[in-house]
Amino acid sequence: MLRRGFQLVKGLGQITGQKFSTGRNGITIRPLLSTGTQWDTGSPFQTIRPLTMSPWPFSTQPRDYSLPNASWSEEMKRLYDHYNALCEVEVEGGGKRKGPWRRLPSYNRTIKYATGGRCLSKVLQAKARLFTRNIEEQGAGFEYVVFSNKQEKRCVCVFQAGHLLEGPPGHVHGGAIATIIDSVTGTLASYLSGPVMTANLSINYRSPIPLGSVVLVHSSLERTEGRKTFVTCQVTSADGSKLHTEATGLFVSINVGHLFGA
Ligand SMILES: CCCCCCCCCCCCCC(=O)SCCNC(=O)CCNC(=O)[C@H](O)C(C)(C)COP(=O)(O)OP(=O)(O)OC[C@H]1O[C@@H](n2cnc3c(N)ncnc32)[C@H](O)[C@@H]1OP(=O)(O)O
Repeated sequence: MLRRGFQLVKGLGQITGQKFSTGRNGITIRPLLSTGTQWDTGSPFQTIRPLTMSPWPFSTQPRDYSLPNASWSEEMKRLYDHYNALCEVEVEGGGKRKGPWRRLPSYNRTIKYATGGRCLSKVLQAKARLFTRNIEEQGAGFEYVVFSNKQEKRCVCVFQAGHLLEGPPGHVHGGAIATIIDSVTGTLASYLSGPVMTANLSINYRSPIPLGSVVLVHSSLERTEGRKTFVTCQVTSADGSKLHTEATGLFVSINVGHLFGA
């Protein structure tokens, strides 16, 4: 049991790239949590360092779900290529340097253990997956890639909604739209402010999203106030001519201890 505890702590350390220790009364968790996104926070409220280690605690190479796969439509690939090209800019005399945009890698597992300081059951440990990345069939659920622009404090997600996300006939379920909005706004908030949790999400659905279509999910920082990060979000058609959904989100910065019942 004790060994399992140490493995958990070691695993978390590998995920976060920071040190964990076990105290007399259980696990002492000092740093903040990271789950896949490299936080390089300029926030005055966080002290987290940029991650330098793989977010994957297992020996095999994880699949990066933000990379193109066979299910991506031509439109999805075109938009991916468009934003990916902005991640590098050409310099005079040849060569390239980093551009203002960055593609955020995305994995289907976060950590193997859950809240309350207790380990999950073995079944859950083995099977727990990030909600949006847990459908094995490519193209069936959420196909998306997030690009962030730190200077402009915003990000854009290219999202293709698969057949399992149907709500009204032939259109995307409102809960699935809320999910992708939560993911994109949450990613932006954590990218800018470090680990956060969604405190409030307010959504206005303006026009239905056809199933299988590709839309853009834009999210921008509105303001920060202490531990609170306020963001806005718009879901538009790929060419920007149609507004599908608008949202605002409030994210509250947390210490990893919050997730572990500390
Ligand atoms: C972990 C993240 C991983 C990210 C990985 C990226 C990839 C995945 C991305 C996926 C992303 C998916 C993400 C998800 O799905 S996260 C899952 C969904 N969210 C939750 O389960 C959160 C549940 N709630 C809580 O845990 C706590 O309530 C939190 C942590 C939010 C605050 O509890 P805490 O005890 O810490 O703080 P506090 O209560 O002192 O409040 C602090 C301040 O905030 C203000 N306030 C609080 N709530 C509200 C509210 N509803 N409206 C307006 N204001 C509110 C409050 O007045 C105060 O303001 P002020 O008095 O200081 O001015």
